[in-house]
Amino acid sequence: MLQYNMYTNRKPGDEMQLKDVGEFNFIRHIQDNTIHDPSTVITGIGDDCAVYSAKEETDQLISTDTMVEGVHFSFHYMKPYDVGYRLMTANLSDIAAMGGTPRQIVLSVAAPEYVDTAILDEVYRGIKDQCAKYHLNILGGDTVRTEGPMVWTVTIIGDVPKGTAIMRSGAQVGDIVGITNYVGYAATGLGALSYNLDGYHMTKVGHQRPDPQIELGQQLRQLGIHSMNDISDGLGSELNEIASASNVSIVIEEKVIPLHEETYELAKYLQTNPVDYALYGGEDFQLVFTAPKSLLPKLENLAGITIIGEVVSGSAQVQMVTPDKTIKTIEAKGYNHFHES
Ligand SMILES: Nc1ncnc2c1ncn2[C@@H]1O[C@H](COP(=O)(O)OP(=O)(O)OP(=O)(O)O)[C@@H](O)[C@H]1O
Ligand SMILES: Cc1ncc(C[n+]2csc(CCOP(=O)(O)O)c2C)c(N)n1
Ligand SMILES: [Mg+2]
Ligand SMILES: [Mg+2]
Ligand SMILES: [Mg+2]
Repeated sequence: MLQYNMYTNRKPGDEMQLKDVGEFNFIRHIQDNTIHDPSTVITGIGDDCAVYSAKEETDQLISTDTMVEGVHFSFHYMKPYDVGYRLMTANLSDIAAMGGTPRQIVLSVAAPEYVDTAILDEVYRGIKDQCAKYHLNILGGDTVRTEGPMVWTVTIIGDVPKGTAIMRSGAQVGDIVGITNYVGYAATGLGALSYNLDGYHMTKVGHQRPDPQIELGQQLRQLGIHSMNDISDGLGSELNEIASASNVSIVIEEKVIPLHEETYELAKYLQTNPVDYALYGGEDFQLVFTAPKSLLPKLENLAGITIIGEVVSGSAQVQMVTPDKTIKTIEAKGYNHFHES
């Protein structure tokens, strides 16, 4: 293992390793000194996309997400086509979370030199099919050699009508909290694939080929919702992000969280708690949002929306009422690439 401390003035034993600092603390730490021309920036680091003004009638959205072989995907569970498809979904999902329309991407690949280019072609086919579906242009990228596993990075650009991007910070006391479709779905599929279980057809596809909620994101923005986040790290983590960005607390009800029947089946088989797949599983690429109560009738008319709770005043706590009426605090412990100690 390379001794990285030879490049710093820290003594051996004094290192603050990434695994001890954690992904989210690290991001907070590098946030200083990042904006050198504030005149165009509406939101920098801290939301699903950054928002900046470029044109009269729209605000631009920009976001990037990386997928690493062995961390975000395994060729044991996913075909190369699926890797490209899901890479695009992860990126499109952050545009959906702002209520935006995707427009352009650039994409980079780091691959070992012995990789069969037929595999790369298949990943590209998955990327291109998703881009065709959403009328997205592929404008460029980068290709490099790596001595490690394959790494794919997409940077996506989109837009929203001026001043309408839905931020994590807009939740208001009295709002209702809603989510789209099922949660815990992709984690169920990944569990079934990794235990090599038969069946679980729906959720296996949910892991391999999830779809972004672009249309629902736009419809929710047009209805006038207050805040939104996409579910990449798990509902627990995303609700905590909304609560802390908005400086409010959130209470959800466990029994109304929409779980697929395959999630109950897997939880029974593995003797785990089904709701944990929703709270801590991640990669569902569904949307969680808060909206004024007055929107309830309109939200009920949209397919695939479930109201799971409400926004209350408090110091950025997320709590869940269990079926026996116990109140549990939901920690911000969704998927974290480097676990905080
Ligand atoms: N290395 C980095 N340098 C600068 N900004 C970063 C870095 N990593 C993340 N960010 C920013 O921090 C914020 C949170 O990033 P995060 O990756 O959690 O968002 P996300 O894409 O919504 O989540 P996920 O990666 O789970 O899909 C975003 O605004 C992102 O642009
Ligand atoms: C082989 C394999 N092992 C584990 C997982 C689970 N996983 C990886 S990253 C992530 C959260 C989102 O990451 P990010 O924050 O980088 O978007 C999750 C739930 C997987 N998909 N494939
Ligand atoms: Mg996001
Ligand atoms: Mg990200
Ligand atoms: Mg993301």
